Amino acid sequence: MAPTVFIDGEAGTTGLQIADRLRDRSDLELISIAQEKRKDASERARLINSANVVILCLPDDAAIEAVSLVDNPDTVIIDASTAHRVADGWVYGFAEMAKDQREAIAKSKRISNPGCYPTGFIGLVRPLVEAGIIPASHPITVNAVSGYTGGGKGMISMFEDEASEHYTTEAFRAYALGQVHKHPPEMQVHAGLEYLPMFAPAVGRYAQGMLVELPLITRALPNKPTRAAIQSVLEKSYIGEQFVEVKSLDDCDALGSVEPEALNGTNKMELFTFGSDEQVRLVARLDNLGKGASGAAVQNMNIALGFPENSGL
Ligand SMILES: NC(=O)C1=CN([C@@H]2O[C@H](COP(=O)(O)OP(=O)(O)OC[C@H]3O[C@@H](n4cnc5c(N)ncnc54)[C@H](OP(=O)(O)O)[C@@H]3O)[C@@H](O)[C@H]2O)C=CC1
Ligand SMILES: CC(=O)N[C@@H](CCC(=O)OP(=O)(O)O)C(=O)O
Repeated sequence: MAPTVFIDGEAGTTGLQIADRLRDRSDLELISIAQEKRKDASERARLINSANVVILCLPDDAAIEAVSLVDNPDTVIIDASTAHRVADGWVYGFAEMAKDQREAIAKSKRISNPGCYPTGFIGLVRPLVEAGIIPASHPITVNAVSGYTGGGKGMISMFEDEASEHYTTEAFRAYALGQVHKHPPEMQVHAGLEYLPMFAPAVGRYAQGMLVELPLITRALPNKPTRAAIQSVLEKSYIGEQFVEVKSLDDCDALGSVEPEALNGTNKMELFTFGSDEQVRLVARLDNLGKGASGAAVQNMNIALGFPENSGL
């Protein structure tokens, strides 16, 4: 019998995209909750405990509640929320992050899907920390811009629904100005840093796609790495990976600019090494709803179920 998958929060932005990716698959059965029962705890508990894999696409508090409803020891939970990304007993669902990460994901019944910004950040920083190019104690700043779907249904209505009391016509908005955001802890832990990175996110008046940027004054680093050395470490880290592409220096040099929407609808991430030997501007490009959310969740589900990792992606 085909394994069953239940998406708790299927009506939300991430949930809908995962359902779209799974609906036509013949190697699994998607179980959906009746519309009128989608917040009914006892019906959710019944479905959670009857499915082989449950993907949580809920706000953090509802995700924590959903986990408390699990009593079937075989149920695999993939949580797309922030609730368990640095929690004990959970495996971080970023398969490309370390050589043994896929195996850890495959063996675990508790998988936390990475945050969208952290996917870009960790993808860039972790290999450089491991290679000794960035000391773990180095102060790191990360700038980023996301499409407004990154804020879920609430932010989508803010940018699209003129009748909403929060409707805005703004073209661009820098936010988290007080340095309070849910992502720096998972960035710090999974990139292997001693300090929380300083995070400067922004949202633009477009739906989907993001750039995550790391400006590095390389001449101030202990080993004064060249741009080529940095690119080479990244390239070696992701050799053979189908969803992470490290651009060559020539490809980077051929670009006068980089825009955030090019990978929309895919589970891919591209890593760029711009700049000079003095100052390197690292950039990750990904779809916040793709590799940053629903694509990664499907990739993790494929690994957990022993399917080819790119099924449906
Ligand atoms: N959007 C993005 O780019 C990313 C989002 N995520 C994470 O995924 C999760 C979902 O985000 P997103 O899809 O954007 O959010 P949305 O607001 O678009 O969707 C959340 C859904 O959860 C439903 N919901 C809320 N509480 C409950 C509950 N108690 N029981 C059942 N359903 C409930 C909501 O219902 P209702 O429709 O009534 O509001 C809504 O449909 C979040 O934790 C978010 O951080 C992760 C990576 C990227
Ligand atoms: C533009 C925008 O608001 N983005 C969201 C991040 C997206 C998200 O929900 O974060 P996860 O990936 O952790 O779930 C934010 O900054 O809170």
